[in-house]
Amino acid sequence: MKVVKFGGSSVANAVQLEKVLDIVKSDEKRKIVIVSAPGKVTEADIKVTDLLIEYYDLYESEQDTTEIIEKIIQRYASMVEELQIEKSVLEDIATSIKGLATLERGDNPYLRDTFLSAGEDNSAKLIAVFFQSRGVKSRYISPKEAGLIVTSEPSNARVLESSYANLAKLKNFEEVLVIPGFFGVTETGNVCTFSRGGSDVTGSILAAGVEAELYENFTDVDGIFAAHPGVVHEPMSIQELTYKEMRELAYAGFTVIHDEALFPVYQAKIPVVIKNTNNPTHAGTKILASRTEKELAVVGIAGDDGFASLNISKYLMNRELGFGRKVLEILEKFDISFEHMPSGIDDISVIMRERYLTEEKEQLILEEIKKVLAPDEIYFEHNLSILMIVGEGMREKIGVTAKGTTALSKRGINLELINQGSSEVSVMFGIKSDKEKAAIRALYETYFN
Ligand SMILES: Nc1ncnc2c1ncn2[C@@H]1O[C@H](COP(=O)(O)OP(=O)(O)O)[C@@H](O)[C@H]1O
Ligand SMILES: N[C@@H](CC(=O)OP(=O)(O)O)C(=O)O
Repeated sequence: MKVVKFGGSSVANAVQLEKVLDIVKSDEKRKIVIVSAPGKVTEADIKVTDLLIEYYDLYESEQDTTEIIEKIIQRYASMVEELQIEKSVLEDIATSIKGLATLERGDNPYLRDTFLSAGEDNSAKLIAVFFQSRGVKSRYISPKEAGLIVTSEPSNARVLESSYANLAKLKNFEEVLVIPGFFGVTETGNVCTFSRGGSDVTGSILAAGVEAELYENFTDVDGIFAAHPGVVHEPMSIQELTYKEMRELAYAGFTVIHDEALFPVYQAKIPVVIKNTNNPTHAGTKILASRTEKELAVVGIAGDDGFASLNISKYLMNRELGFGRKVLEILEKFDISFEHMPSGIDDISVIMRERYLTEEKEQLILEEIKKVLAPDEIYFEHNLSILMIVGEGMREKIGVTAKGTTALSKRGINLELINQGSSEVSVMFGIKSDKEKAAIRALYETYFN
């Protein structure tokens, strides 16, 4: 059995849905189909999830929602019309979208997630009916019916272990099951979504739950490229990656797959393939426990912005027991999780996502650290990007980092930070964000040309 996930670009309109149907029909092992909300095919398109966010914001602030409701329903209506499937499904969809504006506003932490989940939920309903109309025995199953139970963390849910026994039962269905991605239900029955891009996570959970032989993730590119195709012109595509390599690349900007999506399949040792809905005969990129091509030192270069660094120096810091712990405890008190922590003998830097910070929080953090640890110098640095040079092969190769630093220095790009984890799967460079694209191009040229 194979679990197949189709992203927003694959279910964005009727033309794309015909391709989805052909892909599902061409392999009878494709029994579980996870779908996203209609997304973008052209730059001008707006993702239904983004429309639903607008809808929620208007509803929350008690503004007129008539126009946005129409816009959302129209996305589904044009598909129903062009595919010529029964109109009753559109009535269901319209009722569901309009019904959101009757939910109680008050103190409901799950209201936004309930709005957002409607994108994938209605997509799955429509696609199940479409498949049936074309002779594929299929059935819509909601995450609630499937037993996909998640933690009570709005917009950031995680799967609960208890889900897997429920999901295993889906193996017994004869039909092709069409399941909405992106959300689950909490133990108390509330809708709770994963973070953005989370339909990839649903696919992975389902693949682990039914012990699939393969998790196929269909998107709009021929697999994963060695660098972001929007930054490097026609980057080479990667045939194989390990779970660890993919996780590092996804974390640092390869948005083609959600960075938390690989955990369930990694644990269950299920191979993944990233394929193109618009070019399904292309082999795509395989993600496995180990690569057959062992020689390649570096497989990809990713970059992501939106980082800040808290830099602290104190003479003889290395002799002060518990210094690092106390810094992290203070950050924890302010609800900040850290991403990296490069250090020297008398200084440490803590890298975090900018989104956790506000000016006020920064001031309070600085004051508290000054009071508790009396550093010689302490300041926040903003507008940082993290670059990751990733490859399991770098463990055995000498000079990989040196090549990268030379390439950056030749272009006058200053390294703010450098870090390598003990597993040696990646090297991280911190640079100013305005140099990110130039740096990725320089590194790509060095390692791949
Ligand atoms: N290294 C990379 N290789 C391939 N695609 C990448 C890479 N980095 C970023 N992307 C982007 O990821 C996009 C596909 O992911 P996403 O937009 O989530 O698709 P979907 O609509 O299928 O969920 C591609 O169109 C591409 O722009
Ligand atoms: N629709 C959700 C979840 C998702 O995974 O979408 P996509 O497959 O289009 O990345 C989002 O936009 O975040």
